Amino acid sequence: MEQEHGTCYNAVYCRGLKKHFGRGKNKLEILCGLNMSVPYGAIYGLLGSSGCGKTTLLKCIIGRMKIDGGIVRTLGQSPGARGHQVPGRMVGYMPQEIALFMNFSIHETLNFFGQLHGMTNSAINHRSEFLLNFLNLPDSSRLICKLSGGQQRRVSLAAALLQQPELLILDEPTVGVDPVLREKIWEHLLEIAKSSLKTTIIITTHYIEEAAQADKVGLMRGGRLLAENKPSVLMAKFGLLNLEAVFLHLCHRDRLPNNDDSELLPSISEPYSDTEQDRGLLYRNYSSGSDKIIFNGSKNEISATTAYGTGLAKGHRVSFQKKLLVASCVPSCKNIKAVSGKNLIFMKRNISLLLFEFLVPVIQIILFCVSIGGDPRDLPVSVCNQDVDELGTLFVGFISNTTMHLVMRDDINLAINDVRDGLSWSALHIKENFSMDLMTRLEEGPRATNATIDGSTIDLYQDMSNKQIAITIQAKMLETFSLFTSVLLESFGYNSNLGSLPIKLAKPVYGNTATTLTDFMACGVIVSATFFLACGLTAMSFILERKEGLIERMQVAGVNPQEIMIAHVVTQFLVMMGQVSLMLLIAFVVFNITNEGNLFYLLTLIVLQGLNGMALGLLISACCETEIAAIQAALGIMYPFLLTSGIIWPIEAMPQWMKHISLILPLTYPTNAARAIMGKGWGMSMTIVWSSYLSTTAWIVLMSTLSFVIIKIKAI
Ligand SMILES: Nc1ncnc2c1ncn2[C@@H]1O[C@H](COP(=O)(O)OP(=O)(O)OP(=O)(O)O)[C@@H](O)[C@H]1O
Repeated sequence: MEQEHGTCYNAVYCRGLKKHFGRGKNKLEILCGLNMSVPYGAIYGLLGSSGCGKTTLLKCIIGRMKIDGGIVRTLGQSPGARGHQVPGRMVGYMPQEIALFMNFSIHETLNFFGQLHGMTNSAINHRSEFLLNFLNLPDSSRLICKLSGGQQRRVSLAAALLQQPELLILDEPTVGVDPVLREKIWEHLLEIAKSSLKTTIIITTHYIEEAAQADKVGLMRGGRLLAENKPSVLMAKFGLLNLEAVFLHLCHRDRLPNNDDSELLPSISEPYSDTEQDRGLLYRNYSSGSDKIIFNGSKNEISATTAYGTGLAKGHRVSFQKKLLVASCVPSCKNIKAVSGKNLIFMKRNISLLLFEFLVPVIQIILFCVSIGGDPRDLPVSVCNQDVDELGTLFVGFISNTTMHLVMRDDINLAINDVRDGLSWSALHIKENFSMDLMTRLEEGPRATNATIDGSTIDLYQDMSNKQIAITIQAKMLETFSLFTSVLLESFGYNSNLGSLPIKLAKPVYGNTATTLTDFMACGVIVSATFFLACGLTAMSFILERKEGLIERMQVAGVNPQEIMIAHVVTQFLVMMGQVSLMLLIAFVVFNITNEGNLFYLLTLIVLQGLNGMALGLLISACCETEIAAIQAALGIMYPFLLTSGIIWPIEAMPQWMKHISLILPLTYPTNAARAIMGKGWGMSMTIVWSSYLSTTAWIVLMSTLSFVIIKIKAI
């Protein structure tokens, strides 16, 4: 019953409110069973020294922080309750930090916050003009970053004053403002509270004396209110001339043992003044959406209902609350449009960032195609040709001088020393009787002795520490020998194919003999570049906006994390289409990377990886508080993903248990599918292709859901 009275009379009603940060030894009690009553339509000055918990209290009141005990009712309901527009359109909020988009102009800033609060363009323009004038702000086209700190704070205040919400929360709005303007701001606040008879204002300030103009003040210390009443009543009670003296006196009393000042906190059912009694009975008629104020004189009726929606017939009230509930679950197009517009302005003002977004993947694909997967060239190979006849020289002549660069040595030990000293990759030894033994071997065939076979064999001493180069030299030597024997056999009138291996490499079913490692890796590189760039940009953008208080400010204005994410996807999607198209163009047209498949499948699959990366970026930003932590998390994820998703090496080479892990990672299916599309021309009828779309979608849903749950749990 007491609570019902409390919520009826008071726009904000807190009882036994507790909030702490940290756990165990690090537990820090910030609000310790705080009681507070802010009557409807009042200006409430919340006073207290730095660090006593004012900002924390305000955040609990607007539902931006979860409470650990007690109750809070803001405009009749728990803040953050489903369908309640706190946080949301019922609140105007000026946080302590500047919390503005630095690259926006004043006009764009006010326009953005006006849109979030559902104001029409003409209403925004009209109100902005007044506020700019009143707050002595310069031309509205000036960028926020070009303003002084004081001017930026005044724009922040203007953004909060733009609309006339039910509850206006101003956290130190007059800091750094000159006394004349401070006076004007207070006059304006009094005007808002008096003329409209609907806006409740809570204001924190370090200038205690200015709060003497408030209808009610709460003096806060150590996470509790020491006293709460009209300033004149408090001053009269202690026979002191100003509020500062009252505050000091109360702090002094609070330090005394066994002090009990509970009588200084009036009972919630006690109207806080006779003249304002009617204000306590103000309700809004939400059925018409007209912000019409309904006066209701019957206390009995009020106490039987909540303050919210009292003016509605029961049936209408239920249907309206249902509508609000549905609206709170469905992302609002208006919010998405406003936040997307904000993102577009941000991009327009950050051309260097936009260029970075386009250039990084382009540079990555160019560097990859230029540096990875091609055949090594100009490899120094030491050759010791001791053959007394000409076949040894003939063989040497067939060796490719593009791949190898030959260094002739007279002694095989010198050639091997070259390899030891790192001067050559291999040493080739053609023995003294090579020509003669080779001829004997050809003539005697199966009857050739081991000595003949050994004499006609060319020895290759290799540096196997670099496997890739060693394999290239081996392959080139085998190729050279095959060419050499076929020419030799032909010159003796034999069938030139007689010397070939009895395995024929027939026409490949997919790909061709010219297919390189570049073709193998290109799909993985494109997929991973898109994924990680989107991940990094999303994580950074959310963390920076959160750090600057921008996300909080948007959320207090009623934008939910889903809407912020959708708006981010909408704007980044355009950039991503450009990035991916440019990467594919460079890979296919400039570097001739093989693509046998449908370009549409490839494009959609890769763009989907961008969305997948954004979901991971959102998850990282939900888990990490700072950019450093996010960078560490992203790097910690990136390398394992690159190594285990089959981007660099086929997953078939992994042990079975690792293969199972690899297959559930977000990039494995898409990389294999992109490879199948590009290399084999496969389409949706093939399992690997459709299942990669399915796996990506599942990852996007999983990571986004997890992020939203974490955001909710942390109540950030
Ligand atoms: N997220 C947080 N994690 C840990 N401690 C916090 C957090 N937010 C605030 N605090 C701590 O809680 C205490 C109260 O902070 P709060 O910002 O509410 O004080 P305040 O009265 O508004 O002070 P000021 O006027 O200087 O802003 C401070 O000691 C602050 O360091």
